[in-house]
Amino acid sequence: MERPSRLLLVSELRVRNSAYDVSLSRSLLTWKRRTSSPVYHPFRPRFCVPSFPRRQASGVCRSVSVSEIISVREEEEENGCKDDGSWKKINEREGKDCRQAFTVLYVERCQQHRWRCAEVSFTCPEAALCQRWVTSIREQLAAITSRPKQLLVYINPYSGKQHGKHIYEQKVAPLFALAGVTTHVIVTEHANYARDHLRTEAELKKFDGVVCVGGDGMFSEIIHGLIWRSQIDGGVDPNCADESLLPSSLRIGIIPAGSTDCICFATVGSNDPVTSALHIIVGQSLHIN
Ligand SMILES: Nc1ncnc2c1ncn2[C@@H]1O[C@H](COP(=O)(O)OP(=O)(O)OP(=O)(O)O)[C@@H](O)[C@H]1O
Repeated sequence: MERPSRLLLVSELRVRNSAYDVSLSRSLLTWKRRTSSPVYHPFRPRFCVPSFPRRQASGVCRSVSVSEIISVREEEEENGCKDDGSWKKINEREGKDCRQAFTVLYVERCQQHRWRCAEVSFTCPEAALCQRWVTSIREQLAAITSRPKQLLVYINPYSGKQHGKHIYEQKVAPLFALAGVTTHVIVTEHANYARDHLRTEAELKKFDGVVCVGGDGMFSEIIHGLIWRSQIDGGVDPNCADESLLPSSLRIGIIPAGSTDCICFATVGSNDPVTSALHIIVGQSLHIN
């Protein structure tokens, strides 16, 4: 049986005005509602990235795997907390700081292998505790080495119903930004543009992976470009039938935007751009032959 991992932090925090026992280990974030809940002054956190739907989690006891936490962000008190610094002066005078809440964004598994970004906000009795929570969660996320930090993205604007650019900008880019993933985005100008760019020009050392926004034909371009480049960089002649091919060190992520998206469906289990973006963010991978 797997040993439960050591708890890094345990606190009584509030979720939507109810008291919860919240704990963090290297593998799990858990929040469990208390039966009796003493009242202290609550506030509603303000949400700043409204570009896609999110769900607020509550419930009696919930756990989220640390590997499926997308990010954590500090919240500010809505009333009296203005960015001009005036609220800071007032609160400093009163010996208080209103940065007392944080929000955890995480993967929620839905029907038909779809993933969504859910969130839960915790209110702390004091700012220092809030900071400890945010720092501890961020430290755990930073320790995950399989997550990509820099991605090279190719968008085929003519895939499927020609929605590739829109899908990327509306559904994928905001999630990458939330997760702190930086991107270099290239919109292809003609067929084989991505393949040829990967073969010759792309500065692959700067990236942890390549993302293909399009259909199966686009994926084929990316994989051919990467395989070719890996041979050239490794001193192998890609045209020699006797040579053993070198594998590519870069992973490929697929954001489905084509008409069939078979490869995406076969690897992720759905052809949903948000699901694919979340798989990429948490660093999920599988080998294909
Ligand atoms: N800018 C572009 N203009 C024209 N064709 C392009 C461009 N970029 C890529 N292509 C080519 O378009 C072809 C089809 O694209 P893609 O596979 O992305 O979409 P699809 O055919 O709609 O989807 P599926 O292959 O899943 O049915 C690819 O083989 C690719 O080489």
